[in-house]
Amino acid sequence: MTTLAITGGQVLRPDLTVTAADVLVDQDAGEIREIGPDLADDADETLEAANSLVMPGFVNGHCHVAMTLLRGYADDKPLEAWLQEDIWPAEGELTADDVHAGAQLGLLELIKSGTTAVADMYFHVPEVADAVETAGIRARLGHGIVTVGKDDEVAREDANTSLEIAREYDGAADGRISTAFKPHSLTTVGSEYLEEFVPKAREAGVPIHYHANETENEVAPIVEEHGQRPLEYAADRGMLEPEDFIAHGVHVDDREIELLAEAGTGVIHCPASNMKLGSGMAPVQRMLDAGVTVGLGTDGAASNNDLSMLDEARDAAMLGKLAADDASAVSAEATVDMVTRGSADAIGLASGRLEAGAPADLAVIDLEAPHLTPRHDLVSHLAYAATAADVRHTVCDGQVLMRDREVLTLEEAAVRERALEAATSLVERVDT
Ligand SMILES: CSC[C@H]1O[C@@H](n2cnc3c(O)ncnc32)[C@H](O)[C@@H]1O
Ligand SMILES: [Zn+2]
Repeated sequence: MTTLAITGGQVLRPDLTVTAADVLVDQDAGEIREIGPDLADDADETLEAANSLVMPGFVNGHCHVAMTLLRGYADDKPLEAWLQEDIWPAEGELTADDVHAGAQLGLLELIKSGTTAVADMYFHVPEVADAVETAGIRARLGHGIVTVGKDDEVAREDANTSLEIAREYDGAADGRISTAFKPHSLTTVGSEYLEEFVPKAREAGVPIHYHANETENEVAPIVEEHGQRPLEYAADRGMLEPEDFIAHGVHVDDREIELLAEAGTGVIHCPASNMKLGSGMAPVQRMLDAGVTVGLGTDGAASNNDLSMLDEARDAAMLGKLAADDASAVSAEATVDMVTRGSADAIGLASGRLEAGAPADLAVIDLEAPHLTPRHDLVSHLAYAATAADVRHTVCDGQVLMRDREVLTLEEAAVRERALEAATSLVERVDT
């Protein structure tokens, strides 16, 4: 057995208590073997964690990693105008190579901010998968389907691509890659395609992931056309199962919250994207109270505009209080739980907790910073004060991806340079 010991740190346990301990990792199995005192002897590799918090790696439950190429490209517009006027025209020019370059940049940013798993919806998924394999992160990938405005043959081809990709890549990268069938949303994919392809996704044994109830403008057409709230409509089409997860869930009513809780379908809350696009405030505390599994996601870098899950955690806690008009809502504990275990459970991964037998996916946070002093409560620091730059080491599947802020799996300067060139050339093509 090849082992990695993370030594001398404070360890965040699944019950959110913190104890001084070492963490011993079985690198061949990619699992945590033991947490306790004095485990460093004879380890093959060591990560130093004095004055640091050892915690589960962050799980980004909803992202479009390659959209880093469009960071800062179009700001200050609501969702529909942003997509239709700026983002979709630019994405129409994206090549497979661009998506690879953008995905590498996004994955670099995720690793540098302590994220060890991501659920991603985009196109050119083989390129995203290749970038994920090299970066060493864990990912649930899928091809996003849009059928509106397409003729039937093209729409069916898009849905088939999503199904084929989900089948082909499930279990890739030694099991680090899993997949899902990913209709973009309930308004951008016609009901006839959902009715035909959702049962096929079930047969393939993959979950279903889609944007839902993000804006008021998305709710109204479904109510008008089908006489149902969006999540009732989704449930009737077999899209609300325990393995499924929706992104956003901002405009959900009591009945829809009940449906989510009964079904066990996860919700990935994306507070920064919701604030920036002016989409609204998700009723996070009400969903938690009802027993819904809630995780956090950044959405893409074009609507956030970064991929830091520590930023997302702080945004979730702050916005959750505003939405509930209650300072005790979305507490530090609830927030840290959402950004680790909640996201992992929602997207169907076993990570998100540090305990023997769990995947060795973890982040080590350097506590020696003015903004993390004093140390009354480290859970509070994670929710309200820590930043991406405080992440010292990142480990996924037992492998060290970042050591003392140096990413070992990607050449940082080369990845940035290539993404810069791809983004510059993309914008030139869109403008001509
Ligand atoms: C078809 S691949 C995914 C598709 O989703 C777009 N997108 C990015 N952010 C959002 C969002 O907040 N709501 C809906 N759609 C979004 C992305 O640009 C791709 O086109
Ligand atoms: Zn999205």
